[in-house]
Amino acid sequence: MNACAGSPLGALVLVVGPSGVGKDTLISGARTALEADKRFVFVRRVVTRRADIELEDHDSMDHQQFAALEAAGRFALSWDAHGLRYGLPLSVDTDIALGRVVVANVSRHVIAEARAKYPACAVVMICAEISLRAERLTRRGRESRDQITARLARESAPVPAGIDPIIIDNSGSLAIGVTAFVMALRKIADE
Ligand SMILES: Nc1ncnc2c1ncn2[C@@H]1O[C@H](COP(=O)(O)OP(=O)(O)O)[C@@H](O)[C@H]1O
Ligand SMILES: O=P(O)(O)OC[C@H]1O[C@H](OP(=O)(O)OP(=O)(O)O)[C@H](O)[C@@H]1O
Repeated sequence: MNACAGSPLGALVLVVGPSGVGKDTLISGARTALEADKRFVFVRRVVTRRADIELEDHDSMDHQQFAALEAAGRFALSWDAHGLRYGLPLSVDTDIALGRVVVANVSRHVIAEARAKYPACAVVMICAEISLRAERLTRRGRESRDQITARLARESAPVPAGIDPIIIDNSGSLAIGVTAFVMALRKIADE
């Protein structure tokens, strides 16, 4: 992000990867590590997941409320997955216009749309072996066994041509994963 006087250039960082790979955990670790660096904004998703089983940092609402906000154009991006609806608030646009680097956990299936809408868009792809993801989803305990099986089997989406994702291997310790992720975010912000 080259922000020169009078023309700040923000960016949107799409954090993607299969379920259980550690996206939310790395984002949370990076938010803490980068708290003092005001270039970064970590956006809260809106998800139609019930609030009483919420274990992560997102806002909850029901399908009807979500549909109403979507129809009113109140999401920067929205998508479906796992029988749920997900959205990023319009504050994304404001923050990018203010020259900030906005970091968001999104679906692999929304990359092309995000890139078309936000040309200053970077993709950080988190990866880890399926056996590790299975262990982690089981330990997370948010989904039933059948839901975990469906998440492990969920198809990826091809990365659109012209996008060169930064790959972060989160197979090791959380400390190593967070360090690699923070380095990637700093590199994006410095570019
Ligand atoms: N590097 C890691 N080592 C051990 N456990 C991890 C690591 N990264 C994430 N986890 C754990 O794995 C589970 C899934 O992580 P989460 O961030 O919810 O993944 P995602 O958002 O990609 O589905 C959580 O319980 C989290 O604490
Ligand atoms: O299309 P995909 O790339 O498979 O991703 C589908 C959605 O699922 C994930 O959210 P969620 O928090 O529900 O799931 P997760 O934490 O298990 O990844 C991810 O952040 C996307 O919003």
